Amino acid sequence: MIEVKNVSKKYKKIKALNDISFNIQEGKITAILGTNGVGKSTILKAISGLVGIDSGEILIDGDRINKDTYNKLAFVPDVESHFPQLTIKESFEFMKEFYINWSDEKAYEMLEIFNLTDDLLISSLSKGNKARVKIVLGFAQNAKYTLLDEPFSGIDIFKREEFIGIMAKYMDENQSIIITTHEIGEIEMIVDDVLIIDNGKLIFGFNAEEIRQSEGKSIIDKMREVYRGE
Ligand SMILES: Nc1ncnc2c1ncn2[C@@H]1O[C@H](COP(=O)(O)OP(=O)(O)OP(=O)(O)O)[C@@H](O)[C@H]1O
Repeated sequence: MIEVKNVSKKYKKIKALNDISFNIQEGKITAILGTNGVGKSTILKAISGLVGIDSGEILIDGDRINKDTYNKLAFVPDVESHFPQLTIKESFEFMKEFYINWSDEKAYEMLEIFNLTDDLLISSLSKGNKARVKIVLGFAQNAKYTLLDEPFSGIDIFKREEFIGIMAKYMDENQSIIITTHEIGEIEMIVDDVLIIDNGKLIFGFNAEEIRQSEGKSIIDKMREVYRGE
């Protein structure tokens, strides 16, 4: 489990996270939702240890971030792929050096599903294919927790559906995916837990299936209700 406890983070005067607390469960897909600039990316970066926090505590399976928890976390940022100057194969070789759980099997299987070959130079790929490689590099780390920041931006609808199917396929029972996205409709069917963020705070957290069963509401319906009181 990932425990985020009373975490605050400022960038100079901007309060990105404001005493936020929530837990992320094992074996689940958790979506972090919210409008622009509410702190979604900062949460993922704070969990991954890429930005420091000002106060509060983040525990990964009970431990503060250290060299062991590092290998439990794979962060896929919303910026263009790393390694533009490398071929896909070279990028795999590079990643292998750093990530002890790296799975070539997963990497090559995903590559095949995405119709890509490892001899391709990353800089020569289309935007959609660069995004695919980025996802492969993230999932092949075979981490316990895969954190995906807006993985669908710039990707067409058909490829998004492909991603979603592949994300679900490549998750073992004890692995978790944490995803920030605006494309709520498309992830609706695979998401277990939802965290709605506003102004750096958690304003509502729920289990998608329970809300469907008890209130007959989709994630987007619930989000509208929470944001606008509809
Ligand atoms: N490196 C930075 N320096 C200064 N301010 C930052 C930095 N990164 C984020 N911010 C600010 O912190 C706040 C939260 O940003 P964050 O990127 O976490 O939000 P977000 O919910 O992911 O936004 P979006 O959906 O637009 O990606 C915003 O006001 C943003 O402008």
